[in-house]
Amino acid sequence: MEILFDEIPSLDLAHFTSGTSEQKMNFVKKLGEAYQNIGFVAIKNHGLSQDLQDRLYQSIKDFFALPDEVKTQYQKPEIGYQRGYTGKGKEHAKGRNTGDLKEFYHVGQELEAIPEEDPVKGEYPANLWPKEIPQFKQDALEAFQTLENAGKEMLKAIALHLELEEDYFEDKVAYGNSILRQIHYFPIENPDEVPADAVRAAEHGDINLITLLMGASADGLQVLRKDGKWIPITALPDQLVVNVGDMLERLTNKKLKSTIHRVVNPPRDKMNTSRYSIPFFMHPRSEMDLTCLESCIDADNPKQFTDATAGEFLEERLRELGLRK
Ligand SMILES: O=C(O)CCC(=O)C(=O)O
Ligand SMILES: [Fe+2]
Repeated sequence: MEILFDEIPSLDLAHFTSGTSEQKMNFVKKLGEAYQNIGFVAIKNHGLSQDLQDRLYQSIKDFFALPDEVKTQYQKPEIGYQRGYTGKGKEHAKGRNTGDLKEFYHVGQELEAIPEEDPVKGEYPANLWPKEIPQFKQDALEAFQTLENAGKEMLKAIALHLELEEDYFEDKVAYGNSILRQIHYFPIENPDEVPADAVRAAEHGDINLITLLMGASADGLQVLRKDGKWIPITALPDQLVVNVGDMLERLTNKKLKSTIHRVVNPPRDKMNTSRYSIPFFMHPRSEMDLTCLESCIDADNPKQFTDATAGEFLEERLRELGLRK
């Protein structure tokens, strides 16, 4: 049965991590219901403090306020922009050519934290830290770790919903290729100067397994419901929005939905205002096999995807987004 939610369901992660067995079961059930329908939930008790969020937003406001010639020192096309700064209009959604009205900064695993013998240590590019904003590194790394931990708990609940072992994802996301993306949707003084079809973030599905998104500085995020209606989303200050990405959709042969979403422009007279947001894209290690789970394939739902590893899928998508040549 299909459920058309009017807003995204709200859940308490503490029910899963430290609740009674009934609360835990109920969390898994509600999460599964949400992910099979709208693909998004909002969770509270995720561990990311308001204080840290405030500090993060302050450091990214300070960073994006720097002159372009300073910011571009941290821009690295040769690593597909996977760390550091990505300038205005560089990324476009899959299937489009017009760049999104945003600039952003990527933070990944801190290489020092990865054990010597782990091959991902040689695979991931090193983080870039803006020396102009001393607080940036510490705040970003703390947020990365907190969100990664919350994401691991969510993946345990997802595994249980899929009737897999609770720790199914554990080794697949250990030192995974996740990214904290700190975004600035920049002010536009004269809306006629940007292409008529340019938007803050054109409609897209996320690439990764799951995305964890803290409350943004302004409205604009909308998700496309199955009946074609766009539903606005605002994460309350104490909530994280957590949605299914394309990798999890692939693995589950579309049982779990990577729902299309977008960030719309403000009204014309507010185009000269900024919006900031900070998604955490939880990726597995590149060797994770995304072949559809046998348990998600049957006569009514035949296999819909070709086999690929997470690394292969990511490379293909980065080319489609204009980030990789
Ligand atoms: O800015 C937001 O609220 C969401 C951004 C987003 O969907 C993305 O970067 O994938
Ligand atoms: Fe997204």
